[in-house]
Amino acid sequence: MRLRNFEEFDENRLPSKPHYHNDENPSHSSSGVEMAIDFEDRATKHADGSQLIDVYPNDEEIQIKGAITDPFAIREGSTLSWENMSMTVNASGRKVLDDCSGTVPKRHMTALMGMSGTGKSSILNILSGRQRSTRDVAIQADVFLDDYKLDPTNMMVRRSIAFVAQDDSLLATSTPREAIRFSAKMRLPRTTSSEELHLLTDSMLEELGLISCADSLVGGPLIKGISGGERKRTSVGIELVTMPSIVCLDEPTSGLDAFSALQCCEVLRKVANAGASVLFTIHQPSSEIFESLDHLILMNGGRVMYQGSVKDVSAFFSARGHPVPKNYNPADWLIDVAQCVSMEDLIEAGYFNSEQRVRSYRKSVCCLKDNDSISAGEEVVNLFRRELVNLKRDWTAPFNRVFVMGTLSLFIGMIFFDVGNADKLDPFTLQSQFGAMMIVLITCMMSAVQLTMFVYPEQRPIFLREYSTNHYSAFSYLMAHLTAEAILVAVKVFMVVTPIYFMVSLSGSYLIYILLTFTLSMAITAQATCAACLGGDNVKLVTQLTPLIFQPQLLFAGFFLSPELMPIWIRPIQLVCTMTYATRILVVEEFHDCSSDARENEACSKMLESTRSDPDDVWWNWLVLAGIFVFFRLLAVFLLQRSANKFY
Ligand SMILES: Nc1ncnc2c1ncn2[C@@H]1O[C@H](COP(=O)(O)OP(=O)(O)OP(=O)(O)O)[C@@H](O)[C@H]1O
Repeated sequence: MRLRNFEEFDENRLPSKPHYHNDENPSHSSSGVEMAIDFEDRATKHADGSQLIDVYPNDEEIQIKGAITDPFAIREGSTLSWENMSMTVNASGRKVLDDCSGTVPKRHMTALMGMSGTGKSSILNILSGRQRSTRDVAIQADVFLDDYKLDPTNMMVRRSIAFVAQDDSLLATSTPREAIRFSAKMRLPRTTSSEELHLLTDSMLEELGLISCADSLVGGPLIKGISGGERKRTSVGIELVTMPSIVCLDEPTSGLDAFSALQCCEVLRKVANAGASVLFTIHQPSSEIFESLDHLILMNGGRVMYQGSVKDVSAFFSARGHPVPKNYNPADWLIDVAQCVSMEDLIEAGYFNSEQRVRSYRKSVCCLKDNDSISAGEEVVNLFRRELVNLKRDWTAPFNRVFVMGTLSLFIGMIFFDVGNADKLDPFTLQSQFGAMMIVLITCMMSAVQLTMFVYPEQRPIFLREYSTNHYSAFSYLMAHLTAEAILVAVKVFMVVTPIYFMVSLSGSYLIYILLTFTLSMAITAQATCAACLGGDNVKLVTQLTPLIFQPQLLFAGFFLSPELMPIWIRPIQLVCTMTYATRILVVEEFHDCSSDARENEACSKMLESTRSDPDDVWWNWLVLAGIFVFFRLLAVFLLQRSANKFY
């Protein structure tokens, strides 16, 4: 199957000649005619009959020999279409979408219009794999890319379709320039140079009218930032900068003034002219925007009332007794007719007659080949850098936490002042020293849990958007967070341990104290990360889960009850209680051979016995702590990936 069907291509509509540096091939014209790709040649056949198609043109095909600096460079598009699309709300049996079909031709701007609640966003979500059958809704749809059937919920397919959601999920501490550049850096081929990224970003910012706010913070509920319209355009830029072949946008012009909306549509026009298929939902477009569209799908009551060229829509409505009045915005008129005329009358008048084509298609496409993007290591580095910038710009919360911890540990140090030097033959003194040690562990543990539990739910919308649009893997995301977390935990551990250690006059090695509290904190944050991943973006649920992580650590550490007295079936829980292992290491460090005096030594040995701390098991305890850290970190990657694939 050769996709050389460029007859309808109108060269005059190209905004400008695509920018190919060092283009040595004169036959590769701006029309893109030489770019036809033989998909059949590129299909890799699998044993189960499915095929893998590389929709990304390779260098040879698109003849880009030098820099990629134009976000509107010609690309090979594909026609996206769907048939038999239905969506039913299980509880009520209501059909949100009723056997719809539609086409988004390549090199066309297609608008999905209709009244509120007619299923426009549902169509976009189904096409981009963000909506699938759940307990609440049953979905059926046959989706095609050219003549190949595909499963839009497949992660690789989802990542090949650029999707701009209605809600902007942007990092509050980034600037539009950083957000767009980050997207380009993470998703464009790894060979893209820094200079090219810079030029591409600048060009995107300029096209979207974002130059004046390019270096202002995006902002959020707690940080003052750019306007809603600028945020919207930033979201659009983040997707378009990667030069996608299929673009779906949910209300990209909502919240924009007339000029910005037109500017946004002009950018989409350029993307379509470059070869992409562009589909977006829109409410009440101005007549100028409406006339700039190529293709229209008008929804009414979950059905397709009109589908076809925008040029033909007036004639279509006239022929059915609803001519567009003079000096009336046709877009408003279509909605008025859909809203004011009863469904029966519309059906009788001959609307809803979109032809259902019974197509023959090739074996289902299992997935699309991934782009040659950056390595996992580079992903981690880029994400980590962004984390650092985020920390630097939003430093008050971590600073406050560190400050509070420092003050608290000074306070604890004053209460337990010099207890370590007191008479060890006095059981109360020994108990107080043990208490001071436990307070160090508990304080570090608490602050580490606090640090982690709320970061993930807060950032989850951003993670989901970036993960589902192929910015990085769940592993890279967690690794970058882990690195940033390790730095913050190290600072906190230092702030907590140092005053208490010296003020209480503890006798174990200072380095062991630091290392142990750090390891304990990192192990507990691994468990907290799992809980946060389970809780998703539900901050309330995550808050409620916190005691579940924290309390068992204290209960099973043996302070209140000896493990031997617990019911046998509950004892295995202590195996994953980090506090147990840390306590044993610390007790050995502090009380083993605690004095040259035999009687004092005996008193200390009793402490070792009562806490089941054996000097021979110290390395084993360290190993278990490290094992818990690794196990729960890997579990978190699995949970995060699973929930991201499932829910977005
Ligand atoms: N997961 C779901 N469960 C139950 N009902 C749903 C679900 N998703 C969508 N709906 C219902 O389907 C209908 C269509 O919703 P959709 O968001 O697609 O409409 P829309 O045309 O995009 O509306 P708007 O223009 O206001 O955004 C709504 O009545 C909505 O309540």
